[in-house]
Formats: sequence, structure tokens, C-alpha cells
Amino acid sequence: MRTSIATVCLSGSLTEKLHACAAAGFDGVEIMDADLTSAYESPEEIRALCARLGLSIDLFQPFRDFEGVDEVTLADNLRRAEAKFDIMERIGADTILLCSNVGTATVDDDEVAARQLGQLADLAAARGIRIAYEALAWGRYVDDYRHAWRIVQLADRPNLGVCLDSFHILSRGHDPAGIEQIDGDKIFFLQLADAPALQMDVLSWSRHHRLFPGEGDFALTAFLSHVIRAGYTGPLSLEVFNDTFRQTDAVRTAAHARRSLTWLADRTATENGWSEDRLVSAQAAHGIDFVEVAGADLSDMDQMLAQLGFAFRGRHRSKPVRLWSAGDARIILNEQAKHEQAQVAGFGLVVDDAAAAVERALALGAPSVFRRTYAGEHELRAVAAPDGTEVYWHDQPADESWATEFDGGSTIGATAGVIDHVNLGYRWQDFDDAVLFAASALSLTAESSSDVPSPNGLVRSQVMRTEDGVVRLPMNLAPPTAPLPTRHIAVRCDDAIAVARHARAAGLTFLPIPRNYYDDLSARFDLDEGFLATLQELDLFYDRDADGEFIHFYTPTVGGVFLEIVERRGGYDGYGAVNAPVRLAAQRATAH
Ligand SMILES: O=C(O)c1ccc(O)c(O)c1
Ligand SMILES: [Mg+2]
Repeated sequence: MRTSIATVCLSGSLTEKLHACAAAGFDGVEIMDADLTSAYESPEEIRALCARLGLSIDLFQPFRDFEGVDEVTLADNLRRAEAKFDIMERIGADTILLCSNVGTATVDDDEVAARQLGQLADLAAARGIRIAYEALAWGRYVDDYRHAWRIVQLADRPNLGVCLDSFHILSRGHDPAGIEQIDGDKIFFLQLADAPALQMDVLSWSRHHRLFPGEGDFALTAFLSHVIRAGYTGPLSLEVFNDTFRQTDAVRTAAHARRSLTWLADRTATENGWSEDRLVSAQAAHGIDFVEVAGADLSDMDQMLAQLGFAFRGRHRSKPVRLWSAGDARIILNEQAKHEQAQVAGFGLVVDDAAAAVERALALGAPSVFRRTYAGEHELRAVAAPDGTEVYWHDQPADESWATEFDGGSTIGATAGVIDHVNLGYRWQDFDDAVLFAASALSLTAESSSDVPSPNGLVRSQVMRTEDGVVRLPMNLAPPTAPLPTRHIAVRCDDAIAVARHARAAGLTFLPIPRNYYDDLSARFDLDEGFLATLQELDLFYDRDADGEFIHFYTPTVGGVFLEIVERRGGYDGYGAVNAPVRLAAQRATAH
């Protein structure tokens, strides 16, 4: 697979973009005309830079509003084209993208369009230039790739072909199966973009909301399968117009973009049984092995875990690290931290083959994490997620491997449970990258996202999970002006009320819940009075749906982390999302 990316996907100057594309490992670029126009470097200098960076210039784009015009306009359009061909010769690009006319077309006649495209192609042929004709979803007369292909066939020039862009085809609901009717060598270029399913005008949707493959709702593996079956052998190129990616760090966004292509190619090859572009197979996680909290001084966390009935398992033999557990819920406190504030710094996943999981993550561009191990210690292999969170994989029972390196504690505690979920808050610029990482490197699938009102704005919440729900990572996108995102560890036990009573008796102050919440609860559900009184007395949250019930409560926040104790009754599969606005408001009210 050859990979390419349009410079319009990234922030910065043209040279900054090119450096970022090369650093991310792309083979080539689509250079946006406007990026060149605003650069101080000459086309020759950009050409030399690309050569030095090992980037081919796969496409020069876009040329607009050419065909279906009157003769006077056509003459001027041909003049414009010649001037751009001059630039292409200087920059060393041999293919130009021609978008279907959205503005100046007045003649709705395929014969006319084909004749005019033929004239353009003949001019280009004299310079060794190819023209890739792309139907924009909002083209005046040509807004469907099948229509563009008919015109290209009518014009019948060797250097005139089509450019297929997944956005224009899938946003309009056009059947991509028809791509297989196009000769592979007439597909001159392929642009890939995903997008969320939105009900809005297609131009705004395209210009602001495109996403990298795997991050939206488009069926891109099926789309790409059609293109490859048609015989296309050119680069897979990303063309993603997105308001966030235009602002984020170009080096990081390019790496993020590159990961999306590796993953798309892997899924497409896997679905079709092709051997090329396959990664080592995904490892389904069977559980969360541990969650690690790091910070300079975690004594408040020790106290809170003791109050919740966790067992202190002891100190690590060689590192300033402590282990607490409640049954299979293991929490590591690491005071060898890069930052002062307590934060969820990493987590471990249980898989069948840890080495394969690491290999796959590395192939998806995640850097490996170095963790000092001494003779006789178990080596945990890890990579860093894009935001720096460390992810470990392990294929042996913790209590027979790494957990035996902790001495001086005991396994006996009042509470037994498992890690139900780890809730990860992200800054706006890190969110899409984190979701893609969870899907590709952690092999988790996305539940549909929801918006949770908070006193600081709407929080977008996206749960990434295994099908069976043994691993669940709700990811939250905090509003840009909100305080730094917090993270929390939710421990599931069989009797949340008993844990709450134990913790209360041990002196833990819970997040206080307003009385109004319980008034609303009794209006929503016909609850037993004694049960309602217990919920209120212990500051517990409650939810119920057709499948079961959910009881949960929260500890105060220590630095950037807090704990939640949850009990699932029956088949309840959610997270108490209806309670989240009350919880967020209570946390804001009690924050100092
Ligand atoms: O929005 C546009 O104008 C535009 C330009 C070039 C493209 O390839 C495209 O898909 C859209
Ligand atoms: Mg396009």
C-alpha cells in the first residue's frame, strides 16, 4: 500500500506540513494549491524539499469550475489551466485534480462537458500531465461519480480519468458497488475520508466534519474493497477537512492520520482474506489487569482505598510503587511520577498473547514504553497511547506473576470486585486520536456517543468496549474551557450499599448529592421508601432500565482522579449516564 495525505488535513505552513507528513511515514502528498500560494518557497524549493523528505507529489489540487461553460468562459478556463500546468511542471507534479463545476456551469450537457474536458486533457497531454475528474457532492450538474465516469468515457482521452472521494460518494448514499464497473487504470486517484452521520447540508458537512477512516460512520472497508477490486493500484490518500485537525499539532495529527490508514488497510485485507497489508491479528482483551495511578504523593489515595475496603498488597521490591486490590480489581500507586498531580497514568489488559498485542500496537505507530525491570522481575510490555497514557498487556494471571513482586501486605480486604470501567477524560485536541487508538490498537469497539450536560458545558462521551463488556473505557471530551479533564476508576462489586456503609464507617466522605436528586428519582421510579431513604442517606446514585438496575457512588477527587463503586443488577449494561450531570455539578460545587 502506498499512502498519501492532502496538505489540507494539517495545520501550519506548507513546509511544516510536509515535514509532518514525512515524519509520520507517508509516501506522498496531495499539495493544495492554496497552501503553495501562501508559501514563501518557490515551487522548485518545495519540489526539492519533498525529494529530500522522500515524499512524492501525488496530486496537485484542486482546479475548479472548468466544464459546462460558454465559449468565452472556456477560453479563460483554458488560460487558467495553462498557468497551473506551468506551476505543476516547476513543482514536479504530474496529476491535477479537477473538481466538477459548482459555480460557473450553465450547460447541462454531457457532450459539451466531455468536449471541453477533452480540450483540457489535450493541453495537459502536451505537458505529460494527467487530469483526475472528481464529482463533488454539491456539483452543479455533476454530483455523482458514475456521472463523472460517463463523461470521462465520452471524452475518451488517455490522460483523463476519475478521482474517487469516499466522502462525496457515501455522503450522498450513492452505491459504491458501481466503482467496480470503472476500469482500474482509469481511477487516477483515491481520496479517503470518514464522517459522522449528520443531517446537514453536504458542503458544510464536507468542509468541517470529515474524519480519518475508522472515526466516523461510513462503511469504508466495503468502499475500499470495491476500489481495489476495480483494479486501482495508486495511493490511498487522506483528504480530511476538519476544524479540529486544522488546529492541532501537525506532527501528531499526521501520525494519527497515518494510523487510520494502517488500520483501514488491515481491516479491508482481513475482511477480504487478502494477505497484503495485514497486521498481526487483534487480541481481544479478557479483562482489565490493573489501573495505575501516578503522582508525587499518593497517601490520600492509600487512605481512600483502605476506607473502601481494598486490601493493601504491599510495596514493590525495587520501585516506589504500592499495590491495592479488591478481589480482581487491582490498583497500582506509583510515586515515580513525571507529574505532581495524581492521575490515571496507565492500565493493563489481559489477553491471550501479550507479545502479539504489543507488536500490533507498534505496527500502528504507538511508541513502546520503557519500564525498568530487575533480574527476577516480570517484564510487562507497554506502549504509550497518543496522549501518553501507558497501556500494558499481560497473558498470565497477575497473582502468579507481576503481583508477586509486592511484599509486606495481605490479600484480605472487606471488598471484592473487578474493574468495571476506566473513565478517561481528554482535552478536545486529543479526543479523536484517543478513540482511534482504542479502536485500532486496543481492538475495542465504539458504542454510539452521547452528550452529557455539565456546569462547564456539554461533555461528549464515547464508550469504547469489548463486545462482552469485560473491558469498558468511557472516553469523555471535556469542553475547551473546562478545568483539566479528570479520570476515574469504577470498581464493580456485588453489594455497593455494603461497601458504602463500610467506607462511611471508615470515615470516607462521599461526593454529596443534592436532595433534589432523590425527589426526581422518586418521581421517575416507583421506589420502595426504605430503599430510597438508604440511597439518600449514603449519597448513592441509582438508575434502572428494562434490563436491570445500577447503584453507584463516587469518592472525592484526589488530584485528577477519583473512584466510583458500582453494582450492576440484572442485565443493566449502561453507566448511569442520566446521573452524570448531577455528579458533574456536585464535583464542581465541592471542588476547592
Ligand atoms: O470542498 C472542496 O472544495 C473540495 C476540494 C477538493 C476536493 O477533493 C474535495 O473533495 C472537496
Ligand atoms: Mg476530494
